[in-house]
Amino acid sequence: LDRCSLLPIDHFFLFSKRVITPAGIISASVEIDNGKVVSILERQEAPSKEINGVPVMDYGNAVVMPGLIDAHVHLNEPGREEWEGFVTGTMAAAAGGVTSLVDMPLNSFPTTTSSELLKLKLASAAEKLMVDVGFWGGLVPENAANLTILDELLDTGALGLKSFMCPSGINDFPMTTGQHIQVFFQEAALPVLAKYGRPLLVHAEKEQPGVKSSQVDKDPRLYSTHLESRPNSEQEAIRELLDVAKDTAPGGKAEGARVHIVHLSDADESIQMIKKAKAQGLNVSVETCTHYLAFSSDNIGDGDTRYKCAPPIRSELNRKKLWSAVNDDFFDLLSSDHSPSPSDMKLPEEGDFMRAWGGISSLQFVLPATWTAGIPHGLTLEKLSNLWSRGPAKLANIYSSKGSLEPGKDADIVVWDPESSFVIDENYTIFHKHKLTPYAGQTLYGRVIATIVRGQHVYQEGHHATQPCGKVLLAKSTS
Ligand SMILES: NC(=O)NC(NC(N)=O)C(=O)[O-]
Ligand SMILES: [Zn+2]
Ligand SMILES: [Zn+2]
Repeated sequence: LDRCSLLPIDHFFLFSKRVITPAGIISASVEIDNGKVVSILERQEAPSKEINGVPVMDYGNAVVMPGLIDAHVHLNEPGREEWEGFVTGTMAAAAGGVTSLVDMPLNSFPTTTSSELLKLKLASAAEKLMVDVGFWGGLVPENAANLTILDELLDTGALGLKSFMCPSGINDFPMTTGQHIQVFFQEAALPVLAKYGRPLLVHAEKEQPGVKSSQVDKDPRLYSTHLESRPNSEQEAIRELLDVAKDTAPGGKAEGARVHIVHLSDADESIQMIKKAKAQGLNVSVETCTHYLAFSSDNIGDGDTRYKCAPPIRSELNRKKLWSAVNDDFFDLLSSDHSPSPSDMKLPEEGDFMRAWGGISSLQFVLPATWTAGIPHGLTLEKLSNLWSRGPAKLANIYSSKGSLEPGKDADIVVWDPESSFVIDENYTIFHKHKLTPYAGQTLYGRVIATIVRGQHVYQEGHHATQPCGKVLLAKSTS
């Protein structure tokens, strides 16, 4: 078991002058034993090399923070492991300070839409994971009205269900249409989720009739052609979804279920509607992604399809409004929506936005990219940590064991230096299966020094542990 960690000891202390705890940032030593945080003791200076024979790792002024939890990644295995895969995906996560992932039910083949198919995922993930990985189940027309299938899928350990209100880009994961949403969400999915206390995640975008076809005469190499093909794609979908989410309010028939809007890009009407729903007591939550906070349409060059995703990256003004919303504590969490594909599917030669794969590759960079984009907007380390650890842990219902540094919880930790910068150039190792990413060439602040998963140093200074000892995270059955 020694090969699970680059520091193969069970019991040790970490010291740092900046330990991020729920009670604030303190200078402290964190005692870790048998995979768990045992104690956090405030102290101004590092203790000696050992305390009662237990070694002390002195990380000085580096930040010691809960590991990031990325609740929105497409690892694409089994079936499309040539797009990413458990090995490369979790190695990239470890290198980026991400200690847990939750895998989306699509882009793998088959998709994760039944108990049997979840078991297939679990089998395929075995012995490949460098960090811990949970799984969302898929909610598609085929199972949307089938209480038995949904119940079994959740009972097997899916952390929640995910559906699309527009085409997903993958034929084997069809969208749920108006009828499914109004009838089946209300009659089947939300009540079942309520029973388990788990969330429904929704890609809330609707294609507007006629808009896309009006783009056919425009130059597909211009980013504006893609952007203008989905102008108000989020508002309509969110309005429809929030109507159904009324049942999650106290006393409603889906009380206990949560409706979670993934990857919000629109900072205008969508934010107003979600704020109102939250104020009315609906159990709704929302995430945005690093790329919406880091990039804007103003800076996307012609033919640069690395930036193509849905919903689209919008204007610079919109980006600024997203940061205001972050500062107002509007967002419950951040995610990567890491959705890579083989590089040729991004059509780098043609630069055709309308035909290129929609999805951005980013998992390894979300910590430094969020931090770098956030510095001019006053982002604090505590807020960063809440958005990347506490928020996603609560969504996935794993907050009792992960998502904050507290005695009794898993020792899932990232040690990083927010003041030190690096360039993503040819000397920098990207662990994603495919190296095409819009972060290439950027200078980012926030170098990851070490990543610890359940007390095991799985990554340190460019090196990974030699054995993948990550675990699958299954929701506990209600029975
Ligand atoms: N099939 C996908 O991976 N789609 C993803 N693609 C994006 N975001 O462009 C997503 O999350 O919708
Ligand atoms: Zn999506
Ligand atoms: Zn996604």
